[in-house]
Amino acid sequence: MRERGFGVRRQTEIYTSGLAGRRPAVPTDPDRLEGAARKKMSREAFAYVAGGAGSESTVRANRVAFERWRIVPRVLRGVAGREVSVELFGRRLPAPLLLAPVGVLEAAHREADVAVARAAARLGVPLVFSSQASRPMEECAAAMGDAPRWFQLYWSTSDELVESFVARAERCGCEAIVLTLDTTMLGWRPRDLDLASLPFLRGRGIAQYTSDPVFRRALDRPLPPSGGRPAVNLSTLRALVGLARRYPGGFLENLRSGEPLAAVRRFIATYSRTSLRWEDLAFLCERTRLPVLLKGILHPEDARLALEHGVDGVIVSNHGGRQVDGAIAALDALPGVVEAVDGRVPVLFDSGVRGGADIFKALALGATAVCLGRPYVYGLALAGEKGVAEVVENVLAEFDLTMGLAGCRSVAEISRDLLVPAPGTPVSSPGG
Ligand SMILES: Cc1cc2nc3c(=O)[nH]c(=O)nc-3n(C[C@H](O)[C@H](O)[C@H](O)COP(=O)(O)O)c2cc1C
Ligand SMILES: O=C(O)C(=O)c1ccccc1
Repeated sequence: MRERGFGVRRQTEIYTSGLAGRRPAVPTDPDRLEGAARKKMSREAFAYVAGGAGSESTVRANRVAFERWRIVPRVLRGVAGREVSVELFGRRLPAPLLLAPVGVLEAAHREADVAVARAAARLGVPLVFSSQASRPMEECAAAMGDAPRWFQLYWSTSDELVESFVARAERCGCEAIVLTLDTTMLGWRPRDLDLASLPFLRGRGIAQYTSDPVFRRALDRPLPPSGGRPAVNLSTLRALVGLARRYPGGFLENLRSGEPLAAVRRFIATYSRTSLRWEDLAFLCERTRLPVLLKGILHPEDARLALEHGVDGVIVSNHGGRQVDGAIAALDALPGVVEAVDGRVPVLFDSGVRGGADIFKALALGATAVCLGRPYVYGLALAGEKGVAEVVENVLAEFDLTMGLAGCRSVAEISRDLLVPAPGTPVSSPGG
């Protein structure tokens, strides 16, 4: 049974499924979901997805921050006929949920981004295409009909490449550009370092680049002598050859240049501009008619600067604890950013969302919508498109139930007074 045209499994349907004896493709509990994916994935792939920066204290903090808030449900408020849809940038979405941009999805499943695109389109939940995708955005867009999608940009050292990515995103029907600012350099990630296994070094997350005409033209030119020296050594070369043997189809397909190592080198030399400053944002805003959101905002002052520079939204995120070990939990940063933004643009949130109650808490603290990250990647690893769809349906079903059981008939009724700090755990109000 589907309600209002989207695939949220409501309670009635869950009972029906149970009675029909249909077994779910993925565990419902987020910890068991992660555990099952760990068993299914290669050691390297799981380390890459699950891992975080340094001691992973921020990965843990993201979850602890949710635990420190408790919901105070209201009763007798007539919660039949609930409405979980929201409007964002002029588009009605089935729920305040998007799928976060996640790179190198090939590490989880052969069909990678295309399987996620199909699942997202089936549910009408927007997918944010990653700059580090394993499949070109054109292929994903073609699998989505007119379902909503956005594009996430890493600002390259090449302005020409930035322009090309943005133009392609527009042609692919993307409805917003998300500029990720917390990953100008890849974080210090011990799990990947110990396994010497950064997947993108092996040509697995550079399809957006190798499918780009500007990038491919650059492949014919020599790399600049300084700054362009790639961190590719003998062991990377060995890994490349090994990978090409193991996955001849997928790997070579991704590197249509026929020069895999050259493509990886060029990617490393061009993917990120560490010198980027606030003044540079005008270049991007002038080149697109799409709304521009900044991802990785944690400090209220940066939220104020974002508004000053004319952006259309911010995403409060610490990249799932993958970048700065010891960084503030994203949920703890949310109230300060919400206060600074003061309703002028949407404030999205990610990092630590694992279930529907988490969405409720983030919204009660002022988020407009949230992005789901690792859980859908685990669904992908376990059961491809079906796994992604089930994970998202579960999260949305729990959100709908939480909302109704807390006494809210619509997302607009989710308010700050429905949350209290858990007793005995003081809640800081960082920067606010
Ligand atoms: C394996 C992996 C790859 C990611 N790749 C990207 C990326 O290419 N671009 C980006 O903006 N964020 C990327 N992120 C960050 C996510 O968009 C999101 O901020 C993060 O997953 C949220 O944390 P959570 O998954 O713990 O909830 C990645 C995250 C993971 C786990
Ligand atoms: O791993 C990541 O989190 C990520 O965002 C990324 C950035 C550059 C290359 C590959 C992945």
